[in-house]
Amino acid sequence: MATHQSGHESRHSKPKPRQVNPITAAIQSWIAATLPSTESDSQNSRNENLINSAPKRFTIYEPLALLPTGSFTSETWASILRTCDEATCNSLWRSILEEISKTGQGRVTHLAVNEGIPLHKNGEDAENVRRSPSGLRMLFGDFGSARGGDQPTRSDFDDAFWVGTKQNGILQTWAPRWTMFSRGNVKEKARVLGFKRPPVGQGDRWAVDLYAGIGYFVFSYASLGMRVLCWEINPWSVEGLRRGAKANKWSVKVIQGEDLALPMETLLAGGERIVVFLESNERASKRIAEAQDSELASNITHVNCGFLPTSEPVWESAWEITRLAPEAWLHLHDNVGVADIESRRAAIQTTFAAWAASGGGLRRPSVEHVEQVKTFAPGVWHCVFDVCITGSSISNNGT
Ligand SMILES: C[S@@+](CC[C@H](N)C(=O)[O-])C[C@H]1O[C@@H](n2cnc3c(N)ncnc32)[C@H](O)[C@@H]1O
Repeated sequence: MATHQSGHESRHSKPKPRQVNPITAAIQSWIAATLPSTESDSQNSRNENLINSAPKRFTIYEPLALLPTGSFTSETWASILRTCDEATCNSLWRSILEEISKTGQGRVTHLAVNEGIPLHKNGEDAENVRRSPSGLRMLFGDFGSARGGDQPTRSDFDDAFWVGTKQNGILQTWAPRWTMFSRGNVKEKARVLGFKRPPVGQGDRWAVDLYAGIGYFVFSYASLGMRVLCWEINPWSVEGLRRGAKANKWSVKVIQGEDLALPMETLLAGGERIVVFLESNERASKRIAEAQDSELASNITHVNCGFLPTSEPVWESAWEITRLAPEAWLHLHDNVGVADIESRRAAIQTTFAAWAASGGGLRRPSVEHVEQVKTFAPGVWHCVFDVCITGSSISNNGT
């Protein structure tokens, strides 16, 4: 279970004996054991500065403790850490892990700093489309080899460091060296869990996730009883998704390599709850059209388009793949300035209305709801635009 702590008591809890923040406690004993003490004013103020500028918050994704951006980079910390040898630094990190483990929120053996997910990797022009966490600053513990980044083998997967968390009762797992994880999406996942469950006995209901990651939203749809088709280009995320699906006891199939050339009818014949294609979502609409020719995946009731700053490149595919569903919902993730949310909603409505008109006007799209998930930057919201499409008549029994 992921836990997040600031070291402050809740306003409503009974007064308890004041507890020292575990990171502060670790630093205090490390200073006492490591740094020469002469009781001079300048050393006292340096030590105070070390404690004040150290992080107080952490998130546990067992067995990893993740510290916030910028941790241990203040001038005082940078100069102390520069002069410490590896063993002395390690004794600090170990002491922090021990103190965090003592809080009873989970046993942690690895320590890292979350330096965010750069849109471009160092010095590279190309966009970091996989949203790889190249900013992860690994302080302590074996995070697995740097080998196998782009084309990992089964043994790279077996040797990697995996962490897990449970959100809304659903397990998720990932290798933090290779795959991002956004804790802030927990609210949106919970909202998805509140969508209508498919009625029993009326054929399969399907969901599609065009940016599956490690299954953040895929698992919400699976737990609602839908079959899910998903696309993801990062093999590390696909492996996390596969492991997570198994941990939640859902059948899962990964389609990759030569199998990508097999007919959709063959690929979907096993009836797995989750089928993930390790390839670009640019191929999704063609594949789904092929499946629908075989009367499979006709009733796609939800399509998740979860890419920021915008998922616009896949909106037309999402429109096309739902053409046989009597009622479909598209969930379009988009970063929007707070003052522009209404005009963005209107622009999305116009785009979909134009597609509807060019298809004969039978399907009726409507932007029914805008969910403001979290602030992405000052004045910018991560929004999800829910587009409801009605008016199609399903051509078969919905399977
Ligand atoms: C921001 S993560 C989204 C994961 C999850 N849906 C979420 O919202 O938290 C975006 C994911 O899309 C994947 N991705 C980017 N471009 C893609 C493409 N063309 N086809 C399939 N997956 C893609 C990346 O590898 C990454 O795992």
